[in-house]
Amino acid sequence: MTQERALLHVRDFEEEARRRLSQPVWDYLAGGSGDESAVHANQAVLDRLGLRPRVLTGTAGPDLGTTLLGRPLRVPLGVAPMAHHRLFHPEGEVATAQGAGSAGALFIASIFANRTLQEMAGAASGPLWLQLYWLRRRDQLEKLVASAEEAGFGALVLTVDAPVVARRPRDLRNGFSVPADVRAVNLDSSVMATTHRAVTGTSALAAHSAEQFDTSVGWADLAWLRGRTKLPLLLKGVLTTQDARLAVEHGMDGVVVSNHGGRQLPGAVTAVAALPEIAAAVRGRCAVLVDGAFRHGSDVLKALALGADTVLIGRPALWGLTCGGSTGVAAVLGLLRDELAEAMLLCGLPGLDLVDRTLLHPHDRPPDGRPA
Ligand SMILES: Cc1cc2nc3c(=O)[nH]c(=O)nc-3n(C[C@H](O)[C@H](O)[C@H](O)COP(=O)(O)O)c2cc1C
Ligand SMILES: CCCCC(=O)C(=O)O
Repeated sequence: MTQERALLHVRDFEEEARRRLSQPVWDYLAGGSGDESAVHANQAVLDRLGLRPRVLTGTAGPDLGTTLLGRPLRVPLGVAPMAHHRLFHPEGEVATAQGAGSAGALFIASIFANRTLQEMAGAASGPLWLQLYWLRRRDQLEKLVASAEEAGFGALVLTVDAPVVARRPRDLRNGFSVPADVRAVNLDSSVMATTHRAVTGTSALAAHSAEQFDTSVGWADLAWLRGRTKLPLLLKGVLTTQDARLAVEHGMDGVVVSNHGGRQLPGAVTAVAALPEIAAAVRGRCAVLVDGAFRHGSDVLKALALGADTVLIGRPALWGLTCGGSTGVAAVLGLLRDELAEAMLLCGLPGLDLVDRTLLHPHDRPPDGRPA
């Protein structure tokens, strides 16, 4: 990583990445849907939560080790699924997989990854999962599921908050499309052609989703997926207790509580506001992951206190990738890990098993995730 000043906070990587990326790619990465109020609410809801430290607990260096779906994880952190990592670094998802692995974190590859499942599996030293959108072309899904299982992926994450890619004003203004050399290599090129078609005033990603995503899928269709794989299945984009319970009833092994980083439903409740009731509704019956605006280790600790098993990091992983490939990803995740360890020490907590709701003052919990 070559830069003029030390990158000491995750936000330093953001600034550096912004300098390095073209305006349309930066806008795609940073932007959200509508007026982007959900992007800001994600951050604001975390900022409003105050941690309550206990003192004189005689705690030494805390242990960050945990388990997720029965597998050990060195840190309760993962990289959220994000499309097209070659927009940010020529090595794409191979670098992200390496960086996540060296920090001890989970990596969830997107269905729209630019490196093959085998390349990512070869590069990953930690847990590696694959995210899916429900495409109209079920043959493609079927093939992907089989290949992921064969390549050694540990779980599949079906994203359910995007029957279509929402209107994102920055992408519309930029007429955003994916460059021809950035290819979602795990799918037929016929399925992806529209993502490369630039049309002024439209987003090629939105046009592509309208063409290729199957909006007719319902809960009953999950049996089709369940019947095709032995891998654990999770749903990403769950924001209500009703849907979390339905996920468990339909045999899902986990949920990712998420508003997609404020990129889908404008005005959506924040994941952090929805998390406590969802964790309570499914407690012990399936894994609970969360994402959205985690930018400091103390943010991560707040989500763990509200019932999350693991916290996923979105945009900051791509800031790290932009700044320094695998080293940059490892640096961002390493910072969050070290900050989390420090926050736990300062709260008098020796391990994650002692992290619970008492860490947060009840009055600090926002009623509905919107900033006051
Ligand atoms: C550039 C970008 C691409 C994304 N692509 C996907 C994707 O392919 N599949 C998916 O389920 N979510 C996708 N997401 C959403 C992330 O998984 C995650 O929910 C969100 O970014 C978390 O918020 P954060 O960026 O504030 O940490 C994407 C997000 C970004 C920023
Ligand atoms: C087709 C959707 C692209 C990835 C995505 O989910 C996002 O940009 O948020």
